[in-house]
Amino acid sequence: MRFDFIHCHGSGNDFPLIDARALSLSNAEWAAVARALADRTGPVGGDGLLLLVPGRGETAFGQRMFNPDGSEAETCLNGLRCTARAGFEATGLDHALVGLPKSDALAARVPDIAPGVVTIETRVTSIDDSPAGVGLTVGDEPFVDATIPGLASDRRFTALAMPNPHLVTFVETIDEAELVALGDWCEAAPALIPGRANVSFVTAGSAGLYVRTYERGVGLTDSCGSAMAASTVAAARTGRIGWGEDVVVRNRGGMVRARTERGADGVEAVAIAGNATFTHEGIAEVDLATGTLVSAAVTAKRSDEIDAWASLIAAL
Ligand SMILES: N[C@@H](CCC[C@H](N)C(=O)O)C(=O)O
Repeated sequence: MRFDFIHCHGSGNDFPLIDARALSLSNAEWAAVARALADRTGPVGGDGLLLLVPGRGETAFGQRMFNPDGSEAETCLNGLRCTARAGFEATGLDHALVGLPKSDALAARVPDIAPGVVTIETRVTSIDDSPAGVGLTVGDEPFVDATIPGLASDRRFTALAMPNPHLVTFVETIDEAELVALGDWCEAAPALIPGRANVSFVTAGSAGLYVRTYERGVGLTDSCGSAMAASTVAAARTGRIGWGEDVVVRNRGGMVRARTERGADGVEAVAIAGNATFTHEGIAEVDLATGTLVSAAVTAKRSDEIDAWASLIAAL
């Protein structure tokens, strides 16, 4: 089967994005397409596969996201900026409620964070801090800056579902080997967290937050939007930043602007504004029976967007 795709990234977290609104493949087939396209050793590559899908209920359109290992995630917030942009271009909207597998999120086109860098803000409220909601099989009370019994780390974590599962710890300096070891441990789907988790090591300072994430189903990535959202909420919950404060969140791939909210009713929200950069368009053929990538070619390059993003990175 042939697929037109847009290759895009949010803060360097990159994906092939397919407009799947008129396509009906099974979950197993989409998982195979994700493994074939988001293969770093192959000609397309990416941190996962994004699908623009039809909306349901009040949502204008939806997003599905498959990790490179073929697992489907509950959300992907760097991806959502790109999918929302594609949805806006397809529908003529500039803001919308976007459907995700287990939740929805608001997305809106906002002023560019830098000249020529198309910028989208997403806002999510579906934040679950219950251990069960995060997929932990230990504890009844939320883990907020607390050790998690049975975890292969003595550090203090905040556990949040966005609604994909995140374990966030604040550190003085990021030890990548330690992060990878813990990420690998979670990837083995231990009894403590059988659904696995995204693990982030975060530094907090006067310049904002810096987040490094080992993503479930991927490994270390240049950035993870839901991890930046979870880290910002964790920073507010632990008093490292104020609720409602504008915070710059940096990562290896770039940066976003983040803001938490906590209403009088206790409902928490986090908004992330960042780039939705389309780098090139392409066409790929996947043999759905074998899950093999038959061919792939770039059909158009978005040099202006690539250059605009490069200028922002150079100025960071
Ligand atoms: N990079 C994404 C998250 C992608 C899904 C994640 N690997 C998971 O399995 O939960 C983001 O920007 O949020």
